[in-house]
Amino acid sequence: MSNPDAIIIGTGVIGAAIAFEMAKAGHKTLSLDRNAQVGHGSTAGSCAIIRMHYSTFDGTAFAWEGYHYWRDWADYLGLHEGANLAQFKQTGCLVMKTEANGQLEKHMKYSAELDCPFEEWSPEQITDKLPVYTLDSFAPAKRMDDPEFGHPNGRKMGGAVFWPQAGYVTDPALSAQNLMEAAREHGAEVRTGAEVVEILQSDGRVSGVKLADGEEIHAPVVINVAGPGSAIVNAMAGVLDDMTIETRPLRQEVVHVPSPEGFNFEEQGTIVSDSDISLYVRPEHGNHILIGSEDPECDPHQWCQDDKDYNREFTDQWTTQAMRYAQRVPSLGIPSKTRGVVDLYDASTDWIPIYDKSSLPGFYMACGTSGNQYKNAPIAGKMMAALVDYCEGGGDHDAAPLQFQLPYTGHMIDVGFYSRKRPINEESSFSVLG
Ligand SMILES: NCCCC(=O)O
Repeated sequence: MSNPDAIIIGTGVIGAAIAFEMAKAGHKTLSLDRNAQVGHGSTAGSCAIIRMHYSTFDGTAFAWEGYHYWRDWADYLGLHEGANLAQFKQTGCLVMKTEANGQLEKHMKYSAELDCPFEEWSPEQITDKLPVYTLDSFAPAKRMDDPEFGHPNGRKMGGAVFWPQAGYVTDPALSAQNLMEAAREHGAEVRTGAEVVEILQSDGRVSGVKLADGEEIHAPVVINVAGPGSAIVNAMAGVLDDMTIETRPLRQEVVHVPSPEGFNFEEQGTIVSDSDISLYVRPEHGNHILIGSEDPECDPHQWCQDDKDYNREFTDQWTTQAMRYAQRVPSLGIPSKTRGVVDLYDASTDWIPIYDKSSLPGFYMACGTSGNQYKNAPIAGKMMAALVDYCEGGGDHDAAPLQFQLPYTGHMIDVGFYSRKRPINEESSFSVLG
């Protein structure tokens, strides 16, 4: 493509969704990715959880909207019959009521306001669904060298809330590839193995990018969707100065362990968010359980200097997470061979993403996704396409933020909620839960 209207840096699930939505709207997009295949950055390591409970009303509205695209995936993409599509598995999501999450009062209030279905469950209903669970409380989460680790605190879990529409996507990299294939049908182009090393500027606005091999590609719009590399790309563009929200690569380990004897978690399990032990889990293929961290205060954050050079081996983080889960499931067997994923989040200061323009005209960013935006990729793609049109059409998004109507639910989003210049949002969980 000699003259793209827009260059999109990154072909993860959000970058691919932006390409699809912009191409559908008539833009000539060129997507660039340094990896050899679409969706092979941090999207490939995503747990691909589609859930609705967020700590803010806007976060809940966005996630509830986001669910509908996964439910209607084939229709949304409009690809040919027989296309190999990622699958959405609707398992529901059970969230334990705890002191840490305020007994989920605000989460239920937000869901009720948005007509997002949920059910309050008693301890007996939890046990019916998950008979391998003990409902002893262990809070707060501890390190394994704490003498109290593994000892119940004398209290019992008081109940939970179940969001029945929640689930997960079986192959997140494939979902990004689906989006990019759909984008191509609308004329989008993609180049993999293409690493951006410079953001070009002329006459006070962005004018394109330079690749590692020296090639320059010109376009009036460039969008940074570089995932954990977002801060490096923002620095190349010189747009960090007016940002109150920072983005940084954060290393995370995700554990895969076999279901305990006599219980098929893959078939009978559900997603569980359990802030009593600071873990979330979901069914994983091969009758495994996937265990991720909800970032308790006792665990030091593993910030990385850049998104290429980090330890890809499992550490005691893996064992700590597995052992914390064994508190809840005493019959869990923990294999000596570690299995799972080591990858990076593009974590923002308040664990809420940035979907915004920048101080450099024509340069945009969809970043700081903090491990909790996979589910929102399609709606983020639509919103970013609308934002580009609004700003390129003369709208002053900083002074008069775009108001964007969510197509399925009809809710109106003030896109300024995702501003790079917002005050830190104190309503956030400051964890992967957003
Ligand atoms: N990336 C871990 C799970 C994120 C989420 O449930 O939103």
